[in-house]
Amino acid sequence: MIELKNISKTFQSKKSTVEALKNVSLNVKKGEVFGVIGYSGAGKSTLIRCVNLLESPTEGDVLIDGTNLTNLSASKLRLERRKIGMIFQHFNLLKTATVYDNIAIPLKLSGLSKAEVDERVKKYLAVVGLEDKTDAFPGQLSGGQKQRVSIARALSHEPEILLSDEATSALDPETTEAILSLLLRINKEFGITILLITHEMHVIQKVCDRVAVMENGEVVEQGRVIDVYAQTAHPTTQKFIDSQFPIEAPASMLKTIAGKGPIVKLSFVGHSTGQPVLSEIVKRYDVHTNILSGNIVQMKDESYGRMIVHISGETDAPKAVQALKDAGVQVEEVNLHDV
Ligand SMILES: Nc1ncnc2c1ncn2[C@@H]1O[C@H](COP(=O)(O)OP(=O)(O)OP(=O)(O)O)[C@@H](O)[C@H]1O
Repeated sequence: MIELKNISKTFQSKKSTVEALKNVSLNVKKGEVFGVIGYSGAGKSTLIRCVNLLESPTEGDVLIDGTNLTNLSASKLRLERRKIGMIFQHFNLLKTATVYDNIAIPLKLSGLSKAEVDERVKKYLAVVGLEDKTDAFPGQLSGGQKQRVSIARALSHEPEILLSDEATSALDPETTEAILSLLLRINKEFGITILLITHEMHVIQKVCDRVAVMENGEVVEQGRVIDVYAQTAHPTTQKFIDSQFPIEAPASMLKTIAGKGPIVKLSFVGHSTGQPVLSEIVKRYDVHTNILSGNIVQMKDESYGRMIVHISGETDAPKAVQALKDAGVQVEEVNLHDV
């Protein structure tokens, strides 16, 4: 659906040259939610803006449904762009226009009749749950409501693709959840392919099927979200994932366990894997387990959990650790000072 082939983008000024994208290739499939994550300056915005050619790549091709946008005339590009909607961190609404007009004006400009415009505005305001705000001005809305208007405006052109440029970054956690749920619903109900950029792993975890991690203009890792969690290859990805698993063992507890058996980090996929294997080793071996910290994150179709566990029991502890490994749990020994 979206194919980026060997995209490079260089910004040239009198004083400097910035290579914002270096030979980036991505392939987003029809109907999926694909996330690009990276720290500030990684090149995410430049990348997403290349998809609808708001930014022209210096090198490489952008194919939408097989059509190469980089070769098109201005008029053909305008037509192709209708397949692509976009939402932004700061909503980009017209402050002096009502909610109705914010959606209606671009529709009128695209040549729709008054009746068609009216039908679409009402339909998509209902989809985002804002039928009662038709006559409000953006200044009278909360951040979440503004983003809903911006989503309705994007949907009203009935695109096949929705690009989301940090759409939840300016929102509080609760509103973020609501907007992410709305994006998931749109993806399912309308079959719209979503490409989003974010600097929050939580956003990737909650809504994306696949993820690409960017650093210094390059994609350093990509794959199915659950696979990237379970077998992280790049340190930057690791940092993003670690941010969801803070280790919070109290110092007083750490003092009492020092030198009394291994401390292990267990990583597991699926709800049921962690706790049962721990009770199993306690039953089979002469060991005690003490969970120092743990967290489970729920993804679209799977869950991934991590626990830091102290295993005490002089002779049997190594056997218990081996049994965990044999049960398919990823086990990594950690040092006390890392906990
Ligand atoms: N129009 C521009 N002119 C010059 N340099 C630019 C321009 N746009 C982006 N850059 C540079 O390209 C690099 C990538 O920027 P980009 O905005 O794509 O990163 P980002 O990952 O989206 O960061 P952020 O999360 O802070 O928005 C940065 O070094 C940035 O300064």
